[in-house]
Amino acid sequence: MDSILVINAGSATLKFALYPRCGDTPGEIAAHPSFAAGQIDGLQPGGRLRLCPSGADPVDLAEPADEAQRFDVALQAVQAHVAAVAPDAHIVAVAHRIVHGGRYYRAPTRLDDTAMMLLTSLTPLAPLHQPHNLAGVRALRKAFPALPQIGCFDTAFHADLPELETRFALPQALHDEGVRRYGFHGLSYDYVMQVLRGCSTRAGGRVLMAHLGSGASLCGAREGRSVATSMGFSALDGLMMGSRCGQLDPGVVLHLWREGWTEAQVEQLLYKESGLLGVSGLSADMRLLRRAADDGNPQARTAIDLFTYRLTREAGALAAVLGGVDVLVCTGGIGEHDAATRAALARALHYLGVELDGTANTAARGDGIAALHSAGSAVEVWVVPTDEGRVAAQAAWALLDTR
Ligand SMILES: Nc1ncnc2c1ncn2[C@@H]1O[C@H](COP(=O)(O)OP(=O)(O)O)[C@@H](O)[C@H]1O
Ligand SMILES: CC(=O)OP(=O)(O)O
Ligand SMILES: [Mg+2]
Repeated sequence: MDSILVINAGSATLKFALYPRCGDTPGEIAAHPSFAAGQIDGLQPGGRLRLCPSGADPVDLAEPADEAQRFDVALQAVQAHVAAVAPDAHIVAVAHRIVHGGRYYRAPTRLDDTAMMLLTSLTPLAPLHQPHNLAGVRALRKAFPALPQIGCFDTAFHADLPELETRFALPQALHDEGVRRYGFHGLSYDYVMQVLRGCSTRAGGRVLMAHLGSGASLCGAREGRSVATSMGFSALDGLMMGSRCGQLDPGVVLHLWREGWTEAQVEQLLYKESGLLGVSGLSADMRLLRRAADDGNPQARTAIDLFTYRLTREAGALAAVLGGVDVLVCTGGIGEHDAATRAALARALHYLGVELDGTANTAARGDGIAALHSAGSAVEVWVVPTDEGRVAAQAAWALLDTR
């Protein structure tokens, strides 16, 4: 069976899945489940390499003698796993999630040498993601030189943001150089919109989507298109995240520089030591923080409260831009599983007409698409488990088919 291998390479994990041909209409969600899916954990230096197949027990991988070979070991494990569980699969291309397409790419593209050079130049804008995304591409190009490698960009869904939404209040010359809002999590928002069109009559209205995972952002859509989003030039802006600060007065950065912090130290602080982790001093993992807060840890409680507060604040800003909200959708690890975060957000947005069905909300634990609004709610509320890989696979099929 012809299939696309989708790779989402991050700093610590490499997620993979095979997607069979998605039917004849490019851009439509096909019902075929993905298969041979899973992730490799422990890619960070000093991590413990493990293959975690979906629905099966994790398997420890032999640690390479040389740190530089971690990626190669991971890829060999992916190849062996895919060959073992899907021996009949015929991989026709590899699709990669790449967070930043910058000004260069508004649509999926073949990853040739020129594309790799342009995308590498965007690394400073997404230091937590882009180098790992591209390392994945390089390794896959080496492992499968005959296969087309296709890049699918988080920024593409936001490519037609209204001009004002893209602007910072900086001189025109900087805007023209590309210092502007791009927006991220686009594969996820694209997927959510496709699902919503199948289950809500209001999908063409004012839709507020909350992607709450390790990285977190909001997107406001009208007629299915992104009109506002909380992430900006880099994947730092907007909501508080697992270890990223979100919106921050740039004066703080100037202050740190005056205090003698180096660029590398500031980058480390903003991307890796802030957010839920920084505020709690404990963890970037919402599950762990919930348990700690329940056990009376005050810093864990503050981190969760601040996460919710910042979510409320940004949601209000996007609702104002949309002129109200018809549909609210939660996705990402926290959005899909954490009923308490959804309940807190719904309470905060009661003024917009959001009212949850408490039983439906508590029951929704990441196991499927569900409506969460009460019968009297003016706003529909949905939880949609995201599938960034499926959108990447669809895009790759569409690109292959138009050649
Ligand atoms: N059952 C759960 N309850 C609360 N939070 C959860 C649960 N499962 C996952 N999460 C949270 O989801 C976040 C990771 O989201 P995810 O979308 O998987 O991230 P990534 O961007 O790495 O793919 C973590 O903060 C994790 O704690
Ligand atoms: C763009 C981004 O923040 O991605 P992730 O949520 O995968 O970290
Ligand atoms: Mg994510």
